[in-house]
Amino acid sequence: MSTSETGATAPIDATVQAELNRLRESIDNIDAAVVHMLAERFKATQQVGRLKADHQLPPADPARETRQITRLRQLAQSANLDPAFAEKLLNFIIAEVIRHHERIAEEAGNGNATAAGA
Ligand SMILES: C=C(O[C@@H]1C=C(C(=O)O)C=C[C@H]1O)C(=O)O
Repeated sequence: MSTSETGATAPIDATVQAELNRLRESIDNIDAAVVHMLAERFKATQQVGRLKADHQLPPADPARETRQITRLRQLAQSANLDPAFAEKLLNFIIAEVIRHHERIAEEAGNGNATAAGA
């Protein structure tokens, strides 16, 4: 029976293991940086949300989002990152930000604020 059938792992050559560890350390550092950068981004967007709620501005700004996506796709392309992936990631983050802004608006009593500002 093969290891894939038993679920057991084959022993890894020491050199391969060392290379795997080295690469994983780098991945762990990058993941930590991503978390810290996202935390900073959300701190800034929370402040934007409060500013918008204070001035009765809509939670979402589709024109701004279009400009960001165009810019991020160009950056991705020049960094050899799939632009479609970069766009999906940004859209995912922005959707969460808009949810936060809607909640901030509700809490500020601007109850019916929607993503479109209607
Ligand atoms: C942060 C803002 O609010 C929303 C969230 C955005 C973002 O996360 O980058 C961009 C546009 C808005 O839909 C903003 O208007 O700048």
